[in-house]
Amino acid sequence: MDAPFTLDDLVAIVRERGRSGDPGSYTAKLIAKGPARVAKKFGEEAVETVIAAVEGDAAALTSEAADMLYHFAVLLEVRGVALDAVMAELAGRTGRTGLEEKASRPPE
Ligand SMILES: N=c1c2ncn([C@@H]3O[C@H](COP(=O)(O)OP(=O)(O)OP(=O)(O)O)[C@@H](O)[C@H]3O)c2ncn1[C@@H]1O[C@H](COP(=O)(O)O)[C@@H](O)[C@H]1O
Repeated sequence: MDAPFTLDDLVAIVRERGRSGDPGSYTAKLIAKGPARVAKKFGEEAVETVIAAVEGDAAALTSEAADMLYHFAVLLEVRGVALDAVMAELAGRTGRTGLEEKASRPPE
């Protein structure tokens, strides 16, 4: 069975496509428009995600969340922020709640 697709995989694809210069790449074209344009797209996808969540439409929420995560990956790429830095920031917050013990425990 194939390994599950991860956010790291998505970030790697976005990095490669964004730097490819391929005129057929949506990622490369969006990045060429600059950080403000990428941020606007991310904001639009975030709002569409919120609307799907409020409406309680699980299929739409799944699709909009995927669009939002893709544009989030493009936003990190265009601003040169590593996903690892975001995850390290989150990991640093787990100590505040004691959840890190639960997270490191093997599944029951
Ligand atoms: N996950 C995605 C992904 N999700 C959404 N999108 C694109 O995001 C765009 C957003 O659609 P909208 O209707 O909101 O916007 P639009 O009117 O098409 O474009 P805008 O002028 O508003 O920017 C669509 O063109 C989608 O195809 C994505 N484009 C690419 N990927 C991933 O990136 C990879 C590389 O894609 P390319 O860069 O195109 O090679 C793909 O194989 C996928 O894995």
